[in-house]
Order: sequence, then C-alpha cells, then structure tokens
Amino acid sequence: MVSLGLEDKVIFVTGGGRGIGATIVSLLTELGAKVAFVDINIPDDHPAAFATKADVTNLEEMEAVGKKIAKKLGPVYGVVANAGITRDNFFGKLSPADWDAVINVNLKGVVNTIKPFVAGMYEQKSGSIVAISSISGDRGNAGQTNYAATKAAVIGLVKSLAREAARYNVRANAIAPGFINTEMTKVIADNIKEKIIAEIPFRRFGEPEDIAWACAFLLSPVASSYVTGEVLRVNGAHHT
Ligand SMILES: CC(=O)CC(=O)SCCNC(=O)CCNC(=O)[C@H](O)C(C)(C)COP(=O)(O)OP(=O)(O)OC[C@H]1O[C@@H](n2cnc3c(N)ncnc32)[C@H](O)[C@@H]1OP(=O)(O)O
Repeated sequence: MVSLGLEDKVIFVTGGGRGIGATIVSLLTELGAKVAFVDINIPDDHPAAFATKADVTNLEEMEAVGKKIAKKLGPVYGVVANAGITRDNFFGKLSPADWDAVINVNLKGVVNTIKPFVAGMYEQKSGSIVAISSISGDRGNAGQTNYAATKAAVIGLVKSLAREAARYNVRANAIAPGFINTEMTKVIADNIKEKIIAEIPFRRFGEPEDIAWACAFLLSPVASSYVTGEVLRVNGAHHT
C-alpha cells in the first residue's frame, strides 16, 4: 500500500465552506488529514475536524484562528489559501470599491492566510503551502482585470516564498484552475460560457475534484517533495 503521507497532518484551508474549498476539505479529510477551515459562512454538514467563521482580510482574526488550530489539532503542516471573490466588469467600468474588494480578499487575504503559519513551519522544518491562483492570472480574461491582477500576484508571491522557504524544508506552490463548475462560474451568462467552452479542448468546465486532487498532490510530502515555486495548471489545455 502506498499513501500520500497526509494522515494526521494538520491542514488549514480558507474558503472551505463551499465550492472548490469544500471539496478540498472533504478530500483531505478522506486522505486522513486533520483539516481546519474558515469561511464567512460555515455549513452545518462539513466533515472537517475544526471550522470557524473568519474573514481572510483581517490579519488579527487569522492570527487568532492560527492559535486556535494549533491548540486544538497541533502544529500546522499545510496551508491552502483558497478563499477568493470576483467583481467582474470591463476595466473602464470597475469602481475603486470593486478593485479594493478583490485585492483585499484575493491578495491580502492570501498574505494573511500564510503569515500566521510560516514561523511554525520553519521551526518544524516541514510544511507545504498551496495558493489557489487562476487561469485568469495566467492568460488574462476579459471582464476580470482586477481578479486576474490578484491571481497573477499570488503566483509572484508563491514563487518568491518558495525561494525563501526552501532552506527550512517548506514548499510553496500555486494551482491555476481553469473554469470549474462552482457557484462562481454558474453566474456567467450563457452566451459568454459558450465562447469560453469553445476555447477549451475538452469542451467542458472542470470539476472541483480536479483541483482538490492537484492540491493533495502539492501538499503531499511523498508525491511532491521536490516540487516548489511551481504553478500547476488544471485547465483542460485552455492555455492560449
Ligand atoms: C476563472 C476563474 O478563476 C473563476 C472565475 O472567475 S469565473 C468568472 C469568470 N468571469 C468571466 O469570464 C467574465 C464574464 N463576463 C461578464 O460577466 C460580463 O461580460 C461583464 C460583467 C464583464 C461585462 O458585462 P456587460 O458590460 O453587460 O457586457 P457583455 O454584454 O456581457 O459583454 C460584451 C461582449 O464581451 C463578451 N465577453 C465578455 N466577457 C467575456 C469573456 N470572459 N470571454 C469572452 N467573451 C467575453 C460578451 O460575450 C459580449 O460579446 P458580444 O458583444 O459579441 O455579444
């Protein structure tokens, strides 16, 4: 029998209440990890070892959550910065508030998610950080200059952090999902969806499980111990 080596590893996920995050929480739990997550709403029927309401835009809240997780579940091995929002519109129509909201959650939120845990990981000389970027940060997407800017920024963050963290045996990677069937993509108008699907060789969106398995791979100290500073595209070859 082989294993991904995630049994009893404490892993923290943001935005774990629904969508891709909820699927990541379920899969990691099934793989034996002790999973903790935050979201702005917590569903009643989640499988995690610990869940609490918290806002990723608030560093103090995230630091308090970090302390609670360590106390309840033990030292954190893995962090998945998944929480994200969209405020789509064409560049000329995006308001300053649309920029601020997206930057606060998708970029500062990722910083606030990782920050409380790095010192502990460095001390343990073990850890894996995964940030959820996006195809929009990789190739751009009309209507998403704000979202794409934050998702590209996260790639720069992770690549730089990987270089800093390697000496402590801590890895940092990003996943760039393509269009995945979740609430976030459900709201795209049908005529736009058709155009997007026509560009995807598979002619369909991906599923949250596709991202959850990529995440399990990047967290695994067995499967990806020499992978760091990498961006794993999971997008059905929706590249250009
Ligand atoms: C990928 C992830 O990581 C997850 C996600 O974010 S999922 C959400 C992804 N978001 C998108 O793809 C943006 C989709 N676009 C929109 O929601 C809207 O177009 C908008 C809010 C940006 C603007 O709305 P609007 O001002 O009413 O303009 P709208 O009529 O929709 O679009 C104008 C034209 O641009 C096209 N268009 C808009 N966004 C497009 C896109 N992303 N790709 C291709 N074509 C697009 C429309 O089809 C339309 O074409 P026609 O004039 O030929 O009909």
